[in-house]
Amino acid sequence: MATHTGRLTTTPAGTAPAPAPADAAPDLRPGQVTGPPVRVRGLTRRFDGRTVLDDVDLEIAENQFVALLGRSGSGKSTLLRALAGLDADVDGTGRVAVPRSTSVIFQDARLLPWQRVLDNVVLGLAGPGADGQGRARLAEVGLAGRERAWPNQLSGGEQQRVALARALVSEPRLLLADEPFGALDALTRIRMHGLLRELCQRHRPAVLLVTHDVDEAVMLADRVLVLDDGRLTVDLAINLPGPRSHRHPNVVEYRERLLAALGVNQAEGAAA
Ligand SMILES: Nc1ncnc2c1ncn2[C@@H]1O[C@H](COP(=O)(O)OP(=O)(O)OP(=O)(O)O)[C@@H](O)[C@H]1O
Repeated sequence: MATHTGRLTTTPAGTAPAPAPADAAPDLRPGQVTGPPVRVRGLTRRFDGRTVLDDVDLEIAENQFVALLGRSGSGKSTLLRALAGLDADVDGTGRVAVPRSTSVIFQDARLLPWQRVLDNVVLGLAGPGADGQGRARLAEVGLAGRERAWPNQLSGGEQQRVALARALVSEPRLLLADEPFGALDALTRIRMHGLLRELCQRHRPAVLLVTHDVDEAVMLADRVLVLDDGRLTVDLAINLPGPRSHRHPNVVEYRERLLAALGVNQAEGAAA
């Protein structure tokens, strides 16, 4: 468990945040290995004197899939970056504890263009079994046979599949995802929803998914949070056992409740 107060070293996209050396950040607390994967206490972040996160408390349980909704500018990415340890030197207070094995994915796949697909996936993974692990993850995301392709030979959706394979190859205890499907077309996005859900059920990381898309949140998550002006205002459990369908009456009901919480009327659509 890496525990920090906003001063972890920054890390390359898609890899676990490396805990800072003990002597590099005087405010680091000793690592902990017990307790829920995500613990946030009294997290406040300010930019230019403006409070963007306001005393946020949050726990995410082992294997729990949490979606974070909120209007543009409500502080979603700021919260995710604080969890990822990617907000060094920001103005803020509070405590954040996440596992050492944390992976991050973003809207852009952030693959290294000079590395082949398999090398991108196993980047940072050591040991003789690394290539085998990488091949297995690529097969799971539907890219068996594309190991030696270059990233620019893949479509945007395929690149995002590689990013997902890379994020899961280390079997992280926590996956942080910042609008990972935001740049994809509607059909690819729906396919990626199914894939992400299946992979998370298989590999069982806790997940925090930042999204604008209410449908995405309801289709994927066990629990949906709404961030409004830096404060968590809604914490809704999604009790939908079994496969989820957009048309299921309970899905429609959750969607409407969340849209109402976001202050969006039905005529405005499902994007928060
Ligand atoms: N590094 C920064 N410097 C200054 N202001 C920042 C910085 N990062 C974020 N902000 C501001 O903090 C607020 C919250 O930003 P954040 O990116 O967390 O919102 P968001 O909810 O993720 O928005 P969106 O859904 O549009 O991505 C915004 O007003 C943004 O301009």
